[in-house]
Amino acid sequence: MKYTPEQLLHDPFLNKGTAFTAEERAKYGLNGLLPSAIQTLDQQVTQAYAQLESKPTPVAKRQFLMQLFNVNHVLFYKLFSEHIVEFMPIVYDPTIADFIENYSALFIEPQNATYLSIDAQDDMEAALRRSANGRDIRLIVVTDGEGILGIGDWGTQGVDIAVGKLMVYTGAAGIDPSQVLPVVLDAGTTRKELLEDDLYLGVRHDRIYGEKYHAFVDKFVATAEKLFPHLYLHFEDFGRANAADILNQYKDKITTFNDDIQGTGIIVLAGLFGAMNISKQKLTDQVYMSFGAGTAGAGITQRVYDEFLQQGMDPAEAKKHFYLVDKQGLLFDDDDTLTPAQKPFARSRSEFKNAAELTSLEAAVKAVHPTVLVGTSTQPGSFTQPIVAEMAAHTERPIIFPLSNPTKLAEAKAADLIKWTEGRALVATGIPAADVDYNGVTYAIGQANNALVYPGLGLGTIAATSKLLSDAMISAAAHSLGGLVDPDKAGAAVLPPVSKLDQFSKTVAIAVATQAVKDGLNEEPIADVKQAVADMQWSPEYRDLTDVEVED
Ligand SMILES: NC(=O)c1ccc[n+]([C@@H]2O[C@H](COP(=O)([O-])OP(=O)(O)OC[C@H]3O[C@@H](n4cnc5c(N)ncnc54)[C@H](O)[C@@H]3O)[C@@H](O)[C@H]2O)c1
Ligand SMILES: O=C(O)C[C@H](O)C(=O)O
Ligand SMILES: [Mn+2]
Repeated sequence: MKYTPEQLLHDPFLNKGTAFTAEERAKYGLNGLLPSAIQTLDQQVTQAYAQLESKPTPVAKRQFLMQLFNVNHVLFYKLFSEHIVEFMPIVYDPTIADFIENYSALFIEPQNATYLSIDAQDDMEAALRRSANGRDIRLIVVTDGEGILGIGDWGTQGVDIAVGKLMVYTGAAGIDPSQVLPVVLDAGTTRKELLEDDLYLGVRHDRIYGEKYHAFVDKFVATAEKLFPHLYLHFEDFGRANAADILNQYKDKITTFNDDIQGTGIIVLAGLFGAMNISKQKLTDQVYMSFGAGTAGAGITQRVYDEFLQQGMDPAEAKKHFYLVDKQGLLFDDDDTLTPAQKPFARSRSEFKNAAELTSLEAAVKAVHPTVLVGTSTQPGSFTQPIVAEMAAHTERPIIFPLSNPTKLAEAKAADLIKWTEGRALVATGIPAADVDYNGVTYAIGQANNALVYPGLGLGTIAATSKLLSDAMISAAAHSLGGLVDPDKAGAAVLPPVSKLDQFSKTVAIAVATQAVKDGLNEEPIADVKQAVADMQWSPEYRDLTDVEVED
């Protein structure tokens, strides 16, 4: 493609702004289109960072960063890579939730996303092709906006979760931003206030379910696979009624991944390994309770259960270690509202003398005495002091992960969990949590957010040219995160710190790619896995523009 000087300045993949060199300015007709000073990328980073710091709120910071992203990807990612701990909660969760809720009102720019409407499916192929604009797309994050974090259905406004997740892929694992595409499948919304909002930017009707919806998803998958044959297709924040079905439909056919089910399963299992390293206990001795057994809750349970089997326990024995609690209380097998993912873990009423009374988390904890309690319920504050105290009365090191996002939905605060258990709880949270000082010990709180693993998982799978994302690769990812925390240090976290995200994303990628090659899933020969992973990684540096043609 040929660019005019103006187009070059407004292409975020190529634009260097004030860092265009004198030669480039002369060659591409940029003299007079920029101030005359020539800056280095580092100078631009310093200047942009100072601007960022002057913004008063996380929302204002994110607005600034998105504008920067829209004009210059290299500068945005260079800044991100230098301030990863500070940027994660701004670019991604929790600030992204405020953006999704206010997406239409805040809209400035479509941010290279593809907006596919259930009402205009004939345009689908052209829309995807035009958005890609000739780029070799290797990674799509797609959402239908129905189950955004724990904040529910936001229709087309959910597109920002796809944009944000992709930014983390690049910031954490070095996925080339020119090889990705965020996509929203707009099938309407159940949220009345959006349908009544004049500003709402999505299709203005109730969410469509059933056959028509599935045909829409299927058409999207087929079209994306046709246009982009080396695609890793990441599904994000689909609703509980669809997420698992879509994954099961496609996981043995194409290279696909559901972050809420599989990514969250990996990070929680890795957190449990970390907890075991600290407590010196065995995973297969734990009694696991999931509070909020939806997409994430049931997905995590399945992953941990699979690990019990992998460690040699027989299925009937392993099942006895798992309890699901949802709105109705402890889940029993005579309940005809159970989802397919809940059914394998539902209990028999005959196991309990007081089964009819087990309709709350508190009653279930009293009856079961779990040693692990994972919250994916979207119910803020539901891990109350009495519940935590009851759990802690029956186990020396209660493992408690309140994972509901964003911040306002967390089942408990890390500081309370540490205090209520006199420092015995092993805690991880969904969003970043500050260290907790208690009785002279500083407790570091691990972040059990799938963002710690999905970038490396994707990088490894893509680098290996893997046909599928297999359970063995997923398991390899969970096992690879160990060894980065000193478990014997007082107050050690169960997971490695976000400050090392770029390093351990690479570790995860190598583990995953190694497994793919070991199982013969690679479509192309891979002589050296480490090299293949390194070759896939993009770094935020201004590239040579010799292959770019510019004409007046
Ligand atoms: N930390 C992470 O990496 C991570 C990953 C995925 C999801 N999550 C969080 O987990 C939460 C759930 O996400 P999801 O995708 O599984 O949603 P989902 O809607 O599929 O599941 C939520 C479940 O909670 C149940 N629930 C609702 N009210 C309840 C109550 N009062 N008591 C018990 N259960 C109740 C629902 O019935 C449902 O089964 C969200 O807040 C999300 O942000 C965190
Ligand atoms: O997006 C996140 O922060 C994690 C997770 O995918 C979620 O849905 O909460
Ligand atoms: Mn999610």
